Amino acid sequence: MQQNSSTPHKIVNVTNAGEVVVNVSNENVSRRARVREHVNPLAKKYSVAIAPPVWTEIYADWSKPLSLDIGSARGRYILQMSQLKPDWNFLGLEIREPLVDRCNEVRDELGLTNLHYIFCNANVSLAGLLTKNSLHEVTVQFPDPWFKRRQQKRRTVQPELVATLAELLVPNAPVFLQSDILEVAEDMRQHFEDNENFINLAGKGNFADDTIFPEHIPTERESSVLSQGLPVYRAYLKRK
Ligand SMILES: C[S@@+](CC[C@H](N)C(=O)[O-])C[C@H]1O[C@@H](n2cnc3c(N)ncnc32)[C@H](O)[C@@H]1O
Repeated sequence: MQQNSSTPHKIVNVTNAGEVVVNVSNENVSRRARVREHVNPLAKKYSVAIAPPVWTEIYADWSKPLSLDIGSARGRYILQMSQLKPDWNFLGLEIREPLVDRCNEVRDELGLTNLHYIFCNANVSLAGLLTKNSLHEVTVQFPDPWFKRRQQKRRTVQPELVATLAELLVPNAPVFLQSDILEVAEDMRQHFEDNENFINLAGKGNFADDTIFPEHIPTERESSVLSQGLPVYRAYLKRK
């Protein structure tokens, strides 16, 4: 079949600096879209919940336990975890669409059938994506800090998100939180401690000991922070 010359081709590349560049081109169109460093999750265009996919068409075996990474960015963490733990399914939620497109391309290039990335606003879409007791683990790692007081409503971990996770997670499911910003790490930990369905394994108000994550692979942000000799604050909780 002859290709319609007016159909744009989308080519996603990652530069040496780690920046994702999307080229859209055909005979009439040639444009280069850079991936924004931060997007405002409260903007109107991110306010509509997406419909859940047919999970049995996404994963080769939907009966495997599901691990969720919220704010998966370039997706390298679950890309590696999905290969380290082939008996699990891994799902990344990310609000910057070009990153998600590239992640799913890499997933397909590697032929991984236990890994998937979805473009969505996790705060808006998570509740409708999964059902009660369908989630076995969740990670929120180095979320955007939104330092200004009036912008803190944009932070990913909010009481509503924690309540949604309490609904979706199976009993005893681990919750792993990390940030290099003390204030953000404390804020995330506090929101989970404020929900009666979660218990902080290090004791209320404490961060976790590094040694309790035997299978952990550093995220991209984590590697960058650690290579600069900066601290990482971690909380490890469980769904009761
Ligand atoms: C600083 S990055 C951290 C990426 C990765 N977790 C790591 O540790 O390397 C935070 C990511 O969360 C994404 N994000 C922010 N708010 C989000 C939301 N409401 N839903 C989904 N993703 C979100 C951002 O676009 C960004 O890619």
